[in-house]
Amino acid sequence: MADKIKDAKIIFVVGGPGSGKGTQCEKVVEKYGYTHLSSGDLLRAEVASGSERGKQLQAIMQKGELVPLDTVLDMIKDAMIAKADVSKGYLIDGYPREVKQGEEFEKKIGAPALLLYIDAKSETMVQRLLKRGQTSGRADDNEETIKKRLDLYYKATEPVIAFYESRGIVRKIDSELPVDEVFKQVSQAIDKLK
Ligand SMILES: Nc1ncnc2c1ncn2[C@H]1C[C@H](O)[C@@H](COP(=O)(O)OP(=O)(O)O)O1
Ligand SMILES: [Mg+2]
Repeated sequence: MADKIKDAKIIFVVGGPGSGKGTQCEKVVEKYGYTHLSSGDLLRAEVASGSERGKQLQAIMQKGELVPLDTVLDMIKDAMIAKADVSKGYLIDGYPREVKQGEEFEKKIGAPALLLYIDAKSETMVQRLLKRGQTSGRADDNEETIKKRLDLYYKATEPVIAFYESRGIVRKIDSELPVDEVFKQVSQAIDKLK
């Protein structure tokens, strides 16, 4: 089953909350025909379904904490298999959130060809999230939860970048710039893959 996706290009998109991961992934989908899988969006869809599992997830996410590893990974894998026939590659957005998640992903799915490190200052991320919160309807886009998400990002996710840096697949993207300038850097990194 997972054979179907084993030859596809996998890109991890890593950055703090509000750094611009979703914004850049949308543009990559348009230009390169990749499939965008946001672990947060997959989880929020489960919450919206009203299932028992969704209710448990909602409680965790509202507190700004990480959802159990196996739950997220199974959802990503199912979504990847569903797109295996049409996808040129995969953008895995918001995962891995911690080193262990990356290791599990590689065991169960495959190795990433590239890690896009979407880098913005903490003040920039807070400002963007507060603004997004005015319209996003996301329960975690409020000042208190944003602080927790940022703390968790620096503690758990930054080590992920160091882990993949040692393999030489990290490309750091300056996401303080306007969206199109950020996308130029992203495009350059993807073009080098071919
Ligand atoms: N380069 C940029 N300049 C200004 N605003 C940006 C930006 N990239 C994204 N944004 C805005 C769009 C959103 O309202 C908010 C968060 O972006 P996002 O793509 O949803 O982030 P993430 O998916 O990393 O949480 O910031
Ligand atoms: Mg996002």
